[in-house]
Amino acid sequence: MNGGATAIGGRQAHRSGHHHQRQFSSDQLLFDSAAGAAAAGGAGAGGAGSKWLHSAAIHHSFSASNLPPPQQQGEYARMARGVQRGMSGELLLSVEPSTPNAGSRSWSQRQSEDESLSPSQLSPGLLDLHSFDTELLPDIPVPGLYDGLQTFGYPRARNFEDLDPSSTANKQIGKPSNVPENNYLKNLAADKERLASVAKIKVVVRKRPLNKKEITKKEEDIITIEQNSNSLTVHETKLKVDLTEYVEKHEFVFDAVLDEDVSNEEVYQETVEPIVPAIFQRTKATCFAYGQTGSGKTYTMQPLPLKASHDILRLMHHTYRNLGFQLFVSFFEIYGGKLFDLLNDRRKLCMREDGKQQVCIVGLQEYKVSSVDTIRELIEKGNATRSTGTTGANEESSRSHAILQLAIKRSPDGNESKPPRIVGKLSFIDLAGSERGADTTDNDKQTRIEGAEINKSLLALKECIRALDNDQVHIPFRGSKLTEVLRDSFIGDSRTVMISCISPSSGSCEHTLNTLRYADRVKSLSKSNPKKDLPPASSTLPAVSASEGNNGIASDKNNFGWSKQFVREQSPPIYVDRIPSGREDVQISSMNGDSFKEQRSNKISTAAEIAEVSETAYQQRKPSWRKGKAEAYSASTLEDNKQKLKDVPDADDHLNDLLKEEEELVTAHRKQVEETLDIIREEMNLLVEADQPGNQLDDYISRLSAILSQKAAGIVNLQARLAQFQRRLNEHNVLLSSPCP
Ligand SMILES: Nc1ncnc2c1ncn2[C@@H]1O[C@H](COP(=O)(O)OP(=O)(O)OP(=O)(O)O)[C@@H](O)[C@H]1O
Repeated sequence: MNGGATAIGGRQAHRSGHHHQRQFSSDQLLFDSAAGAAAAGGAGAGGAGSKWLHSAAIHHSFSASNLPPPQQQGEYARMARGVQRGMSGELLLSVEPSTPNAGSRSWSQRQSEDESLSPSQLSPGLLDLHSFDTELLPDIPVPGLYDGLQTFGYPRARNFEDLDPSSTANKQIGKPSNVPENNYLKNLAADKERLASVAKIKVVVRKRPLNKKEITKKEEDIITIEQNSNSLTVHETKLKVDLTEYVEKHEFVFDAVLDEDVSNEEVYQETVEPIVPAIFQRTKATCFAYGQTGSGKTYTMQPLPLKASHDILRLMHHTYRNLGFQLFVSFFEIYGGKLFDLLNDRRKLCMREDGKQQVCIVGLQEYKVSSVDTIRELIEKGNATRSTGTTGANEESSRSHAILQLAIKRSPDGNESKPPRIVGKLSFIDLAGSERGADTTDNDKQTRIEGAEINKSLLALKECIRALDNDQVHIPFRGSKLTEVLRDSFIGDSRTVMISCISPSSGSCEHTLNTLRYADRVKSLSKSNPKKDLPPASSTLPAVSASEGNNGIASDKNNFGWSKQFVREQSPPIYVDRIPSGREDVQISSMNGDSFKEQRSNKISTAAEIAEVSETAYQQRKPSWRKGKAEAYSASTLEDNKQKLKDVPDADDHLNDLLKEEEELVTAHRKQVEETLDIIREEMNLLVEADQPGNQLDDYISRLSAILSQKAAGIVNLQARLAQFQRRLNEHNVLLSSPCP
């Protein structure tokens, strides 16, 4: 079954040679090329209503008979990963020979036949995702997905301890007879190093193609992505007061930017594949998609768990064969702040915290699985149960956050009679459409509640990611149900991949910019924000809007996007020069106070945007202590600045205080929003009552008066806090800028 491999090819090949295929993903191509296998496999794509599976076409017809001969396995594994991969999967999915071919058995048949679903192996009613201490595992070499040539070059260890390089007693057993010991240890070290090089946070953007509706409405594709670059440009059409059009360009830089012709397979390679081996090494990894409704989150997320399961099972059945690793799947959703088990008839779940502040999801079913087909069926089942609704943009819109978890467990000492303990976990989150949180026009109460929860989740998620990457002791899990549930994914050794999905159409420009700004925040919050992503030092500053001024360049920003390095300098203004003729592109021009005011009134609406304008301007103007270089911001100057910051006495302390105060402001703001929602609910009840015949006017007046006072008090409190924080920011500027020449 090599057709799939030919169809997909490497990313470059795919782009250049298969443009006619760009409307749909390689999974669908795989479907075509592997049609025979698909038909024979019969497990079927998801039916109507199943959002995660309809295009995920890993059709495995696997049995002992079609496993490759041992001498070819390394080669196949190499083909399975990275650039050369793209086979339809059946060849590579090496399951335990005892696993029967799923064939066309139905779900119920499978359930009774497949040992992986035997009821005795379901998790107990009370599943504590966290109380199972992560087993203290030795460092394990994970050659499988890094280097196909090495994949099977390692010995098949006879027991788990064989893989413990620190165990001298076992070294001889684990060491391949034909590999010198120092090579073996070198490989171990290299593997560990590779794991360490997988970024803690990776932000990837994926653009989907224009859909039929958008084409019919003659909407334009306003996103340009240069081939093989990690930046994209949004061309926003704007109107001047005299109603002439102009185009404003917004450029963003991310870890990876995926064009509309990039297949789901390539998305997997770019995002999840590198972190799969890490979950055998005690890592909790999370991959989530973010974006407006209809931007392709589900389309993107849907195939990832299957592809990951495929790789996990391959590692389990080859590299870690006989080591007692087990794979468990659970699938649940958070809807309106409540949890529902998608694999157990949407049974309501509750979250509890034990004495050790470990979060437990009471009643969540976990299934022990040993084949991708079984996982596919479980996901299909879960998707059919998921809450969806219709939005203007997407007929089958996700109204909930769906969380699918693949957990690797192992019984202590490999003794299966003991309850298995969690080793690592990979969580996939298909978030509800991001714009729902902001939808205040909807009169439907349920939708408003959904929106509030979604908004809260997205903010909380960003803050947790930030805290996580900064190794903060306090991680604000409690910000939302989503972050509480994911609590254990934010502690210890963790990896996060965020895929921002964007629509290319002009009609979605505002949502697209919001999505990209959120992604930019997440990226810029990252301590590991790679300076290698910087544009060459000599490049001119791209034409950007004020709000995107940094292009992800400054590496060390807080969650409002102001840079720790830059707060010391009073920032000069900047403006965007408008070119009055038709649809011409806007370029950043020289600075001018009046234009800055105009820019502010037209464009800048948030503290973050103001801060970023300042930052861009700062970069352009070359602050006095940053002498000599006229080029755009560079890695070396960043280091210089950091050094200078360190040289300032107590600067770190002040920064930390400031960051803490910012955190408190955000928390107070969130609380105020929640209280406001409660007040609005009360107000609506009051209005309903007011409409009832015979209502008491006195009562109405006194209650309305109390509500308004409460509202006003909330706003005044928050304003006071904000003013205090602004004062502190100013003080900080003075404090930091004074020692700099
Ligand atoms: N990269 C892509 N290539 C081809 N079609 C795509 C792509 N991304 C999305 N689509 C199509 O666009 C439509 C909407 O996608 P999808 O349901 O994944 O959006 P979503 O972001 O999950 O929306 P919601 O938040 O409302 O659930 C679907 O019909 C999907 O098949």
